[in-house]
Amino acid sequence: MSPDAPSTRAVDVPDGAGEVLDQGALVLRWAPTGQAPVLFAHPTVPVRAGRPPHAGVPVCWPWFGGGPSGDATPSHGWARSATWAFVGEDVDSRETTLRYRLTSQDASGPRWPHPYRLDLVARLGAHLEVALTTTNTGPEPVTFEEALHAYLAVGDVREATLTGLDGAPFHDKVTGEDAVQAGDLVLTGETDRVYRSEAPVVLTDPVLGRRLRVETTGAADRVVWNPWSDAAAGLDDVGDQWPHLLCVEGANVLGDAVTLPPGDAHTLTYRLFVEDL
Ligand SMILES: O=P(O)(O)OC[C@H]1O[C@@H](O)[C@H](O)[C@@H](O)[C@@H]1O
Repeated sequence: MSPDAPSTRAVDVPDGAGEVLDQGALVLRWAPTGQAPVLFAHPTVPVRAGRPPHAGVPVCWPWFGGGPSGDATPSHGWARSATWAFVGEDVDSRETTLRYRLTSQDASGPRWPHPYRLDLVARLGAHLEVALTTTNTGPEPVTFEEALHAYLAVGDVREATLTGLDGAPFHDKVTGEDAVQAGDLVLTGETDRVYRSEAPVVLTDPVLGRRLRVETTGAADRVVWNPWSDAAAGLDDVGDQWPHLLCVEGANVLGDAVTLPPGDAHTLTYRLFVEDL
């Protein structure tokens, strides 16, 4: 392993296989047995130590993008680049469960100087489940944004259809406007939208001949993102691979940021299912 490569844990059970990195508690790869990879990762550019990845299921926390003020750095917070403590694993015949923890003793910043504990539980088998629990371990209420920023692998994003957002209000980060989704969503250019919806979303992928179904609990928003060709050129771990990803994220952002009283906890859970067409 190169010194720049984050440490990794492999999962291989009869129903599925995958790989999780200690850096970011990043579920980098997962697929049910017999399926092509379900999560996008660049075929030749690896995840590098300390660099925010455009692959797998990064954790955005405690802010999203540049945060409420728009100028917070690093983009999407520090949780996706920090090295989490590996707490343990449970293996049974159907799935493997990996547990990670990150606390304010491990990673913090002046922009959000609050005591906290993050617990991430990843279950990999025939389905994928990622659960992120934030606990306020400090004496004051805290407010944070979060997202499980899943990079779904698609045959060609231009051929894919997203169902389940019809009627949902959204903020379009490309145009800066607010609108309401009418019907299914087929992307035709750079897309960066925050939908206020908790409904399941189904991605139909005729090129790979499958449907990916996204369900969440504890998430008020879905973020849908693809940079398209121009913006992808500036991301070296996306580049010309942009047609092969579609981010469908479970999130609590903007007006849906979470406020936790002292001692309270909140869990955001993201579940992914694969069905043949
Ligand atoms: O390049 P980053 O920091 O990983 O962000 C990627 C994208 O992540 C999406 O979730 C945001 O809505 C986009 O605005 C952003 O460009």
